[in-house]
Amino acid sequence: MSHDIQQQLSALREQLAYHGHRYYVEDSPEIPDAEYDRMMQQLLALEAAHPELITADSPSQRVGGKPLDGFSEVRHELPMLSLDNAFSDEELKAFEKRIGDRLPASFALTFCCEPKLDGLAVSLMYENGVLVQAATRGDGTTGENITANVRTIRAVPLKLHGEGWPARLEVRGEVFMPKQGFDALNASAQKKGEKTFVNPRNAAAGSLRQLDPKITATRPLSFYAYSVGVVEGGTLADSQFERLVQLKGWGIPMCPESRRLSNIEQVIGYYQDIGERRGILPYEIDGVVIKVDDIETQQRLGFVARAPRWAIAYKFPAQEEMTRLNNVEFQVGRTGAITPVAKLEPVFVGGVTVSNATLHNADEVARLGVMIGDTVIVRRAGDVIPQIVSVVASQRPEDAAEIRFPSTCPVCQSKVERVEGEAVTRCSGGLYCRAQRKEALKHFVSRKALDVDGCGEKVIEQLVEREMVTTPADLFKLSAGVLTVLERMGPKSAQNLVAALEKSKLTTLPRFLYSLGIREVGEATAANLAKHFETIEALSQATQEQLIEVPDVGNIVAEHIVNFFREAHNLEVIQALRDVGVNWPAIEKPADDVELPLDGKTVVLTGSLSLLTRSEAKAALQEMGAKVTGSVSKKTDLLVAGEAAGSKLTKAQELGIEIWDEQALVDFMQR
Ligand SMILES: NC(=O)c1ccc[n+]([C@@H]2O[C@H](COP(=O)([O-])OP(=O)(O)OC[C@H]3O[C@@H](n4cnc5c(N)ncnc54)[C@H](O)[C@@H]3O)[C@@H](O)[C@H]2O)c1
Ligand SMILES: [Zn+2]
Repeated sequence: MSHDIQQQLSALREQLAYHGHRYYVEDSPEIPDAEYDRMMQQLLALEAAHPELITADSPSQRVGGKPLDGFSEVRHELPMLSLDNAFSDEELKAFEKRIGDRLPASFALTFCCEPKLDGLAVSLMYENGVLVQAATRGDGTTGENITANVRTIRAVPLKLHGEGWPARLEVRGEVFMPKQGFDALNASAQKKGEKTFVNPRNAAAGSLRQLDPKITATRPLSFYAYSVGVVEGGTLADSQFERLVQLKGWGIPMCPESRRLSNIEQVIGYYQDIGERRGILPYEIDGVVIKVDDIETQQRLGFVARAPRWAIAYKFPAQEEMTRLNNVEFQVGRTGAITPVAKLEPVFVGGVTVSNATLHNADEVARLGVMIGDTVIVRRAGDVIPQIVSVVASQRPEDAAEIRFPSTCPVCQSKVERVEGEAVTRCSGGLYCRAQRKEALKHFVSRKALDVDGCGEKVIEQLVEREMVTTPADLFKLSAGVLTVLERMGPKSAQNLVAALEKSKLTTLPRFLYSLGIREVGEATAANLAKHFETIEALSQATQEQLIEVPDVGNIVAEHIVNFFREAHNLEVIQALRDVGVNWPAIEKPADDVELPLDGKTVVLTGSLSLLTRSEAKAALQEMGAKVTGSVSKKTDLLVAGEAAGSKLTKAQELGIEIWDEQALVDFMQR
């Protein structure tokens, strides 16, 4: 039996040592903290039951990890310890009792409560008020000399403010990366194809332990003090809280959430309050630290192996847990995006049981390198939807299966497309796909598309939900009588809607093309396509090579267009629309060169025919209050001249209309 326990002990110690190295030395943990903590609790329980089996090198007896090569070492004059943990109110009360038992009866305890920042512990040595050395905690006895790196952190004063500080003062605190900075750092790393950090703690540690302080200087690090070490040539206040305030007076930031409280109920209230606000705090925390406030009492209570008796870290429920990825299903979003959804072995994380997590897209699947059957780390913070953060590589089973995207839409069976350079895989059955119906119809009737008055989002949603409309053509078959069944649709508005639909049937080719909702075919592209191909038949038969001849149409758009017209469902939708009477006048060809009377003072011009037709340009100018005085076209360039009201000029530029001065126009005419 003792042999069994020996085995269990050494297995746990080996695991904890491995994960401790990944966490403390490599800044790249493989398992969630909660899992590490559980193993540590197991080890502690076993060792408590068999104290004779405790070894000096057991992870339970040690703090942190060995310093990295490359930095010189700093021996701490006073060891930098870790903290004991509590995970429940009961454990917190047990902490209070343990302390009480060592103190005289009816001793009144006061606690200093601070958020437990998720960064890394750093020691700052000030001599005569000047920062002379900064070191990591390392293994508690020996840390890394990171003075040059710490000097780049703006929150750390290089010289103490004011006066009254001890001649030698060691300030201890946490270097951390605020959430905003962390997100920005990861976003930029991802863009550059570099490795991202798993969490702000690892980002802070990795940034601080750069051999090149120039890199550290670019990282958004900050600092809050939480205690002092060496104090010589002067004295400090006799309360933890007052010491923090004192340090603050000398320019060393303290966490503004710190409080002094006088009983354990208040401490529990503090824990709950901070817990509720955890998500909106600008930095990551994983609990609160509760310390006996009176320094003399602290000294009386002393230390155990790796932590003070007078403090405890009351941890929040884990936001990261590990579980198995059982399967991946594919969902079709309202814009046709096909999203892989991880089906998880249910796991309790961030206060709820999670059994689904989005995997976003194929790029994300590739970035994570995740397979079906893997053990994964799931994160759920606040109200944010659960995410898969990483894969526990060492636990991949032999029969792990690759995640394969479907080749047809799981909802409508249309072909699925993933255009090169895009992360998202999409169903190409836009107007036909049940999953996309609402969005497609909203787009179809929108102002820049068919512009159907009185056909708002609410109307479309009801029409689809009641299955009164499945394709755009069905809209034109609705009668006023039928429409009155909709909420807030009286006979009058129903009649108006029918009339608006009728009126919208006469449209333009650019509007019609835009209304189809082909990926990346916006207004401007639709106009260019219409101008170039003149008919929808010609466009629908165009090859990718022909399409990219159109101004503004690149390979990606061309591919979307080809895929769209290749899908039989989409051709049927177009035919049905024409059958119910949707029509447009033939494209007006621009006239050849026209004389331009140069009588305007300010001249407003469109740069090129590819952006607008002449009449559209004129209309746009008039809408802006410009007086159109003439127009001219020279081969591919179209010009419309007029006097514009100054304040509207910015809008003109947004529309792609260039503003020239008179001389530029004269030059152009003489070219
Ligand atoms: N995921 C993994 O593989 C892995 C491996 C090793 C350790 N860990 C995690 O690391 C933690 C244990 O590490 P630890 O020994 O550094 O202890 P700890 O993080 O639980 O507590 C001690 C540390 O808390 C920090 N701290 C933050 N705010 C503080 C405050 N106001 N007052 C005092 N200290 C404050 C200090 O840096 C101090 O060194 C656990 O959360 C564990 O889950 C995870
Ligand atoms: Zn579909």
